[in-house]
Amino acid sequence: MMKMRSDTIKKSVLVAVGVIENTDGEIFICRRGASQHQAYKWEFPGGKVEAGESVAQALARELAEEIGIAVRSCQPFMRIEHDYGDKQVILDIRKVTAFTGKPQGLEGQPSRWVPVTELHSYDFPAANSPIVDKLLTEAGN
Ligand SMILES: Nc1nc2c([nH]c(=O)n2[C@H]2C[C@H](O)[C@@H](COP(=O)(O)OP(=O)(O)OP(=O)(O)O)O2)c(=O)[nH]1
Ligand SMILES: [Mg+2]
Repeated sequence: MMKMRSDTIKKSVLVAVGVIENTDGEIFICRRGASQHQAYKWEFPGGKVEAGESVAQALARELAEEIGIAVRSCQPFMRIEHDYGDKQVILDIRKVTAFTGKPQGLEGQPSRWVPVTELHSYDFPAANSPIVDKLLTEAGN
């Protein structure tokens, strides 16, 4: 088998990410744990797409597992490719516009509803900047 430098080809991880909005125009965010990649950063809940899953299926599974909601409706929002150096990710972000259940951090992670205009005061992973920008633009800011 041909050998190549480990940094020549990096395998990307596909991640399903949910921007969950309530009727007050607030967004639900969670804080990542100590042992996770991008530890302690705030995030939009979601996780890796597993083999055989669609992005929508992965998002529904992750949001049920992590915050206990059932997604009823979601739409594509944006897609972001980002190289962290130690890890390369493709974020497939969906806007969750209808769900049942009350979102809460089921894995012990801190979580909260935040007005769109306050998202910039949270420390998100670097890949997330375009998400926050687009939400602000949509909200007319
Ligand atoms: N969920 C989520 N992940 C993000 C965001 N921004 C960002 O760069 N990421 C990155 C961090 C991680 O490298 C990756 C998410 O993968 P993860 O490891 O948390 O996936 P997972 O929930 O399946 O967790 P695990 O089973 O591996 O513990 O995407 C975001 O807003 N939300
Ligand atoms: Mg996750």
